[in-house]
Amino acid sequence: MDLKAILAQDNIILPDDFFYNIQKYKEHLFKWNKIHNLTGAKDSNSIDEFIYDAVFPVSFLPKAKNLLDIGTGAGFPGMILALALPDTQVTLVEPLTKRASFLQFIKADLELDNVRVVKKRVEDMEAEIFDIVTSRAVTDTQMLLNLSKNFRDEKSKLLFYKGERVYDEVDESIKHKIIKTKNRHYLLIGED
Ligand SMILES: C[S@@+](CC[C@H](N)C(=O)[O-])C[C@H]1O[C@@H](n2cnc3c(N)ncnc32)[C@H](O)[C@@H]1O
Repeated sequence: MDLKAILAQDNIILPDDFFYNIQKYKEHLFKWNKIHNLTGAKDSNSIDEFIYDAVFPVSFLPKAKNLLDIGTGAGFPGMILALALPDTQVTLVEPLTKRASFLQFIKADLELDNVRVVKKRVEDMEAEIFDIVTSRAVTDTQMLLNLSKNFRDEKSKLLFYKGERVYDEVDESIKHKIIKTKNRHYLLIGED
């Protein structure tokens, strides 16, 4: 089954232009990835798996005015969430020049008004409060809590893309939920 069919089966509601934009994103990623090492996902199927993984939380995330993705790399999950949530202003913070340039290129080519690329380490970003802070494959939960402290308040939600070891990283002192799919443990931190 293709990505579109799988997402439809999961009742994930996406904007009309999502798959058109995803197709363009994938074409660019293939080209750039041949020259620069942007992501480990090298073929169409692996990229589709990354896209599914990135976008699945649209099924449970609250409506958000803005979102910060820490360490977006080639676009996961922040760029994919930006394509899925056009009414959310998405900030992608990524210090590596090639990766940040790729993200900036995608923003320009797809004319994404809701995307801002910040080529910095998150520690060097000016403080600002976001409704949602996401991160995948950057560092552990404690470090992400530290790195995000200037970018959240008591109403913000944090969404960290984790594996099974998430249970070693959180306990009841942190108000959280874990949403599981076949290959992922989504850690959602924050009050209801
Ligand atoms: C393993 S890659 C994961 C990229 C992407 N999130 C993904 O899942 O494919 C980790 C990324 O985090 C970025 N990174 C590392 N430390 C960071 C920091 N302090 N602030 C922002 N980004 C950081 C790296 O440059 C790298 O692109």
